[in-house]
Amino acid sequence: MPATPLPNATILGYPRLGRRRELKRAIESYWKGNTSEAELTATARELRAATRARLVELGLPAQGGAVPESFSFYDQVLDATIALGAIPGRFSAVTGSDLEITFALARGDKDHQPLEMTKWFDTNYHYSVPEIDEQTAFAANPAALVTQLQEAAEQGIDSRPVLVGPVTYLLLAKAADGAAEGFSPISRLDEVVAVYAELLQSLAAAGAGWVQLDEPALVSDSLSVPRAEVLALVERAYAVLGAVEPRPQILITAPYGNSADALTRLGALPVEAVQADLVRGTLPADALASGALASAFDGTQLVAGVVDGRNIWRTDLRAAFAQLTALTEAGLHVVVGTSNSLQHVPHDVTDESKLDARLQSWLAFADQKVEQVATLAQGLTEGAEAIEALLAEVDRVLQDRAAAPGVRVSDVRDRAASVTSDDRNRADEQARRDAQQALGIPDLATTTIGSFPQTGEIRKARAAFTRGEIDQEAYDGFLRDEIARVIRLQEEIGLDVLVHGEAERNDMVQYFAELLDGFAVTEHGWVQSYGTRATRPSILWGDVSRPAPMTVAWSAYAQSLTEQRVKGMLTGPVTILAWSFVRDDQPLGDTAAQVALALRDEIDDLVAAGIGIVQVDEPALRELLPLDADRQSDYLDWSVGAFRLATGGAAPEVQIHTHLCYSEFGEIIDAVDGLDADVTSIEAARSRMDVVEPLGDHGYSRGIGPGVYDIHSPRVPSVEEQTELIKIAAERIPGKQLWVNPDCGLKTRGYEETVASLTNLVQAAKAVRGA
Ligand code: MET
Ligand SMILES: [Zn+2]
Repeated sequence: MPATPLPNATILGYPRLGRRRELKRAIESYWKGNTSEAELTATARELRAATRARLVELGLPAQGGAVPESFSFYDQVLDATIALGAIPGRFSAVTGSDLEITFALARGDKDHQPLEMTKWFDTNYHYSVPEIDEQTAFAANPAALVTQLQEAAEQGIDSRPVLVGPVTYLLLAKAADGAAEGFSPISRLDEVVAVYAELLQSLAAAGAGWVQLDEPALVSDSLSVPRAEVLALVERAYAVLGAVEPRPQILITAPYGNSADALTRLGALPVEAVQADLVRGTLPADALASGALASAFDGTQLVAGVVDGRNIWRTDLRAAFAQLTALTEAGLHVVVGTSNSLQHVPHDVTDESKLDARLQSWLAFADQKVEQVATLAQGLTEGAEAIEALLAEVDRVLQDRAAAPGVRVSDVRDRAASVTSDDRNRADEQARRDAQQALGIPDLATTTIGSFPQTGEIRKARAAFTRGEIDQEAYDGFLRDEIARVIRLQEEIGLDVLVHGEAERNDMVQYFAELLDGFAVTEHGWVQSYGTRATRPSILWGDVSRPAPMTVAWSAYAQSLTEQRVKGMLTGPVTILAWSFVRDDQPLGDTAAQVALALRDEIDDLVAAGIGIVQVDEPALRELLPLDADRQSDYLDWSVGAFRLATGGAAPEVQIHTHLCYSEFGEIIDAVDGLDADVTSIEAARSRMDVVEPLGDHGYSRGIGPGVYDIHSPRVPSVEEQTELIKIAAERIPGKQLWVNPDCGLKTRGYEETVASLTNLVQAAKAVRGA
């Protein structure tokens, strides 16, 4: 055991925006200039104090480092950039407080593009990508870490500062634009480790007993270096950090996946605790049985991440307790923990007043998960009898859930069971191409991705409807007018394939979740997506079916207004799952097939209503790809299979589109091909059509629409600029296959720039057609 062991209950992190998103409001008010930096930092301090107090109230010991510092003004990777002084050279003119620099990096300003944002491992959280080159100057800046520690001490809490670890930090960084060809940020590991060493010394001087360094790179096969090499880098870094004097005791975490193959070596590092995700991951069975694991962990605590930090279900406490007991009996010094930071789940299920009470009893949000950790720890300390009543209660809850109406619906299951491979196969490509001639679509056809700007007016009408201030009829009338306006506008602009604009959708997943059986939505279940942005994932709790058509009335109405083709618009099964909380009692592939069948019926109904083109969006296809290479092919099988099941009933003359923004394309190009969509639109403008090369090499034979208009900013791309991009694409892709469209939907844009940009887009397509 370490000299001053970690108490036997901890979590890796906690939601950061506040129970009612107080931090979001405070930051956005500061951005607008309505409050001062002093006011914002005061609000942040209060929120941190409230969080620590809450964690202690929920059962984490106040002393000994069990309470993690779970705060960030924007993003934890960006916090590490600030703590390392690793400000990219292109921001060198930016001065001010750490807070001002943080926001300048995160959001950019008139002279600076912001840091790029990308997905944090396989979650729906986005981090700000560090930019490193040969010149990046590192200098320890422990200010924020020390401040938080001192605040905690004033509150009587001995907390544990948290920082992204050096190996993960550099592996998530990208080479800055000016770096030499072939430069890789990880080549600067030794220098960065030296700065971490200084940070550790400062923390020790400020009285820190423990520090947590997050190294999720340990579980990923999707990084620039192979996983075995990541482990070697971790060993190199922590050999140095372990030798720093004085320093706090170190907890290394390996969340989001399986660290089994690394664990014996991690246990042997000169650190005092190592966390393993035991929800996604396992323990090395042989090393456990032989005692090799226990001897590697002789002086090291194992934080056993048995409580799932990714889902919202009550943990099977009896099973978790049995696992923990087995570990203790195998000679390990066990601390009960979560699989990962609770930043990915909402605060508190008891805040939900409108959820069905029975469903609510099955759920655990962050606060409930902390309580579960505390309960399990109590059992380890006091013996099983001490927690038997709680274990029995969970047994009852789980039995209730398994048998509750709606969880297993025989009609839904029978239908899914009778699916055959024919249901996933459409007519062959050539037959479809021939049949789709009747659609009369020109070469270089222009279209959009689906949504038009969600104006303040639309949001106001929706809010008024939700509050009961306007009735269904008035709301539907409003939406119909909106559709009519959007159709006219597209006709004026001269687009070839039109959309209805998605004004009726609060969100591309929640809209469907509200209309499908098997889902519930929450009131306060917000989860941070990036910075101050949060989403409210729906809860998929039961077998999924479609009680009634969901989009047909809107699409059919739009089609009735125009001679042009209107594209129906659906969210695909994988994306619906990726952006919801999913059930944990059956394989995800089974759940995906149920969603797919519901969408399949929707496509049938759309086609029957006269819609000849249907787009099924799968922007999350890449995001759910498991970090662990061993699990990737199974994932691609069921995810591609679900898309094909959704679309496989479409007759040859029906044109199926899909859309895949954010996809790092190369990696999943075979899967995209496997979707067998007639047309695929993808994000490409920012990368200046990087994707067309792999597509050309791949010999991709169906329609493809690489985006020519970057919709992430209000900037209006000129005719010349878009012409240029279309030409680049046209060099590799025949005009017959090429579509012209923006990168993604337009819902976050304003009308003025949208109209100007789309007008230019149509001009650009004409210019290239004429050339
Ligand atoms: C994140 S992908 C968005 C696709 C959707 N059809 C839209 O246009 O908004
Ligand atoms: Zn998109």
